[in-house]
Amino acid sequence: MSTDKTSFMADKSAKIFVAGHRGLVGSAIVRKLHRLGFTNLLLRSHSDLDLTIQSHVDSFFATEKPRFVILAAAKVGGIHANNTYPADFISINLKIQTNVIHAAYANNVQKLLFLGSSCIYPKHAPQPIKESALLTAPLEPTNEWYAVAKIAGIKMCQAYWLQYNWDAVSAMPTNLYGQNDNFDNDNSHVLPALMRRFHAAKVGGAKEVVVWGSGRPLREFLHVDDLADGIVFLMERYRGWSM
Ligand SMILES: NC(=O)C1=CN([C@@H]2O[C@H](COP(=O)(O)OP(=O)(O)OC[C@H]3O[C@@H](n4cnc5c(N)ncnc54)[C@H](OP(=O)(O)O)[C@@H]3O)[C@@H](O)[C@H]2O)C=CC1
Ligand SMILES: C[C@H]1O[C@H](OP(=O)(O)OP(=O)(O)OC[C@H]2O[C@@H](n3cnc4c(=O)[nH]c(N)nc43)[C@H](O)[C@@H]2O)[C@@H](O)[C@@H](O)C1=O
Repeated sequence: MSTDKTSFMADKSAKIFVAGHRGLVGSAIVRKLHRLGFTNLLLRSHSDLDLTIQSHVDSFFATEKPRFVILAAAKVGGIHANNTYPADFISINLKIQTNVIHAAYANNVQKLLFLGSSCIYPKHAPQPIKESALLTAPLEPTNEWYAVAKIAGIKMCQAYWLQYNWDAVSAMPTNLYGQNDNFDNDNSHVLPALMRRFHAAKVGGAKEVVVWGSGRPLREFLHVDDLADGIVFLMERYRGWSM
């Protein structure tokens, strides 16, 4: 690995580990990096490298020595999945992010970007949400276990920045949609769930479609390709310990 700390965009042959490259976010990042001319992406599917296993992650980093890491691998799901599998959401996410962040630091990765989520902010945070709202009030109960894991990831990046001056940054996207989304009936987010259900209703000639809840909740949505643009911007331009 070169020890020159050139900017992210300067060297299109830099080895970049995109963790979770087959998912909604990871695949959008890969498309974006290929469009920009990056030629040396390091990609491993879940079955090739289980990021919850520390010893596997350690030997992967020691062998491959990536220069940049974008951490888009996680246990992810919509409101029902989060509410049904709290133990999976907290334990799997804590393991993946702890293993990857520490191995990246220990193997001299130049910069890491961690993906959090807007659900880290309090349920009743004033809108529009400010970064300073973090940890000021209780979380939304349906996804607090996932949110607690994400907050730990953000704090881990901040701690490594403070103690080691290591360049680890975090981004907090809102509810995403786009190519390679998860269309599972129960475990997906609302946009793919409703697309699937309305499509099935249209094809099947159904008279009604069931939508969960009261219909009153509000959400912001972001196309995953716009997030990928933002992630490249952060990799190139942002350095610091605030989110
Ligand atoms: N989707 C959304 O609306 C939002 C997502 N985010 C964040 O963005 C990131 C990416 O989410 P998204 O792309 O939607 O999620 P997806 O479920 O689409 O993709 C997650 C990826 O992580 C991989 N993965 C899961 N567990 C492991 C493991 N143990 N070892 C190796 N790889 C693993 C999956 O591989 P495999 O499929 O093979 O299991 C998959 O490629 C996450 O950190 C998420 O919290 C933040 C806000 C909103
Ligand atoms: C990004 C964020 O995503 C998750 O939070 P969420 O925004 O609550 O997730 P959601 O997309 O599943 O729901 C949005 C709203 O939509 C309503 N809703 C109606 N009908 C369907 C429906 O058919 N499916 C789903 N999933 N929701 C429905 C649903 O009841 C809710 O009020 C977090 O767990 C966490 O993963 C996270 O960080």
